[in-house]
Amino acid sequence: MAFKVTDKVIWVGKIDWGLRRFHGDEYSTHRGSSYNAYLIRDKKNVLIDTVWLPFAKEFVDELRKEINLKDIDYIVMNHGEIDHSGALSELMKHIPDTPIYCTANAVKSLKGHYHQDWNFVTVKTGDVLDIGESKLTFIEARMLHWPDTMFTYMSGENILFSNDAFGHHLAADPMFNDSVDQAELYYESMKYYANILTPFSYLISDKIEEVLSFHLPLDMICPSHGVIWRENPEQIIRKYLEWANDYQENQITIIYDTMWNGTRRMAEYICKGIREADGDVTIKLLNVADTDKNDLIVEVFKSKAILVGCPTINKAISFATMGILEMIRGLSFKNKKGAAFGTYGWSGESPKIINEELSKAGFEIVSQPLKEIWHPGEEALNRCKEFGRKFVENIM
Ligand SMILES: Cc1cc2nc3c(=O)[nH]c(=O)nc-3n(C[C@H](O)[C@H](O)[C@H](O)COP(=O)(O)O)c2cc1C
Repeated sequence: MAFKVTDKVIWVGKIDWGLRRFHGDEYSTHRGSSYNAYLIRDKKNVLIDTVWLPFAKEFVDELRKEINLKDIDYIVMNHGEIDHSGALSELMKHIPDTPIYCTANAVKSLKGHYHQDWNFVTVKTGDVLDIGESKLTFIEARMLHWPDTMFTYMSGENILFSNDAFGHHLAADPMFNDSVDQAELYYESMKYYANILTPFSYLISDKIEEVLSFHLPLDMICPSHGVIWRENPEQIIRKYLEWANDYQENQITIIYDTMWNGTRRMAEYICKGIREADGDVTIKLLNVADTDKNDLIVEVFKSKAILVGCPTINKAISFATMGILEMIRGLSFKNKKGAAFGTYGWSGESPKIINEELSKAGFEIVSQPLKEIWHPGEEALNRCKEFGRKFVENIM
């Protein structure tokens, strides 16, 4: 499948409708994804990126229907990750001398994966490739999200090929932002940002300001996953600026695990206390073992504060609780507050461990941990309510 993006640009990627897990099991893709590659036909013909390795042969076969491979003058690799470079080895068997334009770091990542000495042409920010009526300008985007990443801007058509930035895991047909469900698109874009780009938020505002400082007219953003932003492409740039700036909504998320429902009861009464103290705040109460971890990360991303609860298990905390705390730590959220709670039988280490993990993740701990023995009775539940009320005061 291929489709026309503009008179000069053809989408030649792969829609992966069936994908449900990405990066191993690190990222859930409830709505599938796409690997977007683009063929530019000007005086020179340019291929921007390829697709994921399992689709390499299919990609080359389909590309052949659009162009004699020997007529591809240049390949641009915006990023060396396997979902975009996976078909390169298959393609280069047919056109081994074709120059590959990429950053110096992408030479390292491409050699690191494929161990081939292809005809690399390294580019830096501001370098220009003349392809006829249009020009391609390269903009390095280090750590968005690998050291090798860059954007490619095409003049004339006014398209920013942004690779993973502004992308989302969403299979769609047609693949344009104005033809998909807007709530799904917003959610998947935020999920991508929260789960992949949050650690690099400190770079994103500056990079966007740098791109805007070139004063390039922008008609479309063509990312490497999901739909093309052709209607009001600035909307996703504005969202990125918001998300990069320690984003939070008026939300508190309570994440808990339980074996016999004691910690769930604590969580529910903490929730009541929060509601009594604040009538407006959005509260989400989520069982960590039953909730998709990447969806949970979206809720943490939106929250100004979180509470994490878990019973003590073998002087420690549950696998699911430790897992989400480790993910939260890796994502380096900023300007968020937290506290811990949980039930126990005899030694009761869990809330202390949770607090330590939240501190390591950069959360400000605003309450002493709350622990209750065995299944909480009325008095214990009242303490939980009070804990919720106080938590609201403490995060003010
Ligand atoms: C396998 C297992 C291991 C446990 N290990 C500990 C422990 O090391 N220290 C402790 O204080 N309680 C321990 N407990 C007791 C639980 O913390 C207690 O039953 C708690 O009330 C369970 O909370 P829940 O109802 O939220 O599942 C353990 C319970 C189980 C089932």
